[in-house]
Amino acid sequence: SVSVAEKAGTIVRDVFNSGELGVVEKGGKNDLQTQADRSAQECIVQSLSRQFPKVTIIGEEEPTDEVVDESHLETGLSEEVLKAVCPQDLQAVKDEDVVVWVDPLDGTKEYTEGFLDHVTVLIGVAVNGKAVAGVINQPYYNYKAGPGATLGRTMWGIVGLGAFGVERLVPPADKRIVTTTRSHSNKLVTESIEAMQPDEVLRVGGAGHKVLLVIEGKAHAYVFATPGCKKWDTCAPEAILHALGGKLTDIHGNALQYHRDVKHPNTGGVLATYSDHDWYLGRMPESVKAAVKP
Ligand SMILES: Nc1ncnc2c1ncn2[C@@H]1O[C@H](COP(=O)(O)O)[C@@H](O)[C@H]1OP(=O)(O)O
Ligand SMILES: [Mg+2]
Ligand SMILES: [Mg+2]
Ligand SMILES: [Mg+2]
Repeated sequence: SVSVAEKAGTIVRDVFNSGELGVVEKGGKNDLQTQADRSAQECIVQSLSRQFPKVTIIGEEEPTDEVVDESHLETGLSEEVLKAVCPQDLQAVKDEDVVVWVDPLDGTKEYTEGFLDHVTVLIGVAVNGKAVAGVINQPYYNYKAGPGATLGRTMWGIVGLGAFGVERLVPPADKRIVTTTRSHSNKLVTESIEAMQPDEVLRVGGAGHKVLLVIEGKAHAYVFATPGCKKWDTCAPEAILHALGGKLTDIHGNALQYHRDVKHPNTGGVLATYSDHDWYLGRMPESVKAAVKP
């Protein structure tokens, strides 16, 4: 999944450079799909299913009936990952027990509007309904740093092993910074953010991107008290956050489930933090909790 996510990230950049985004409205102007979503999904689902035919793979986008573009496939394996030792409790897992949740492009709305660093490719691995491993590729990491900078990065982690390609940084202690949606806001989102009494609110795109803000200490909490995020939005980021000691739940404090037959929407919303998780749960207004049921 690490090498596959990297390949998908190059596809995301190639489509943007081609200038032909091929935007389709799936469910209105805030639920878009582009050629990059379609091609990156093809890359990930085809590459993984050919190598691991017994694994269940669930992707955000509907498969198209187009002929598979073989140049989109990745069969290489990451040396860095092969060197790692799988945690004891995952060594006996069978292919049939694995569910992979694929978001080929998280932050599509922002991608079409040029907020390129909000975009991530997410591949999450679940076993027994739990997010146990994740890969995040951020294709436009560093794109504002100038032509000399290396564009893009890949981060991965396994619960019980740790995370690589990203480092946990501590946010400022003298203020509270909360991050939330920029393109899917509503009254519930606004009310819940206000209840957290933030000194600063970062309204940015992408679930993967916002969990990275929490991991890297740019925000204390990611608060999204409404449905809208799906399992493919949270599986990979949750696994990496958990591998680094953070916490992602719904807004009631329930763990998210990732079984193959689970309903896709995270109807109970999302809360991700490094510390003081219970404090955020406790400040969540009762009216919001009543409206955002798991
Ligand atoms: N109402 C919604 N409809 C469709 N997708 C949503 C909705 N709300 C959230 N998402 C998905 O969750 C991600 C995080 O939400 P937000 O950026 O609003 O905080 C979005 O980038 C989008 O993923 P995607 O871009 O992969 O379709
Ligand atoms: Mg989408
Ligand atoms: Mg998404
Ligand atoms: Mg997506």
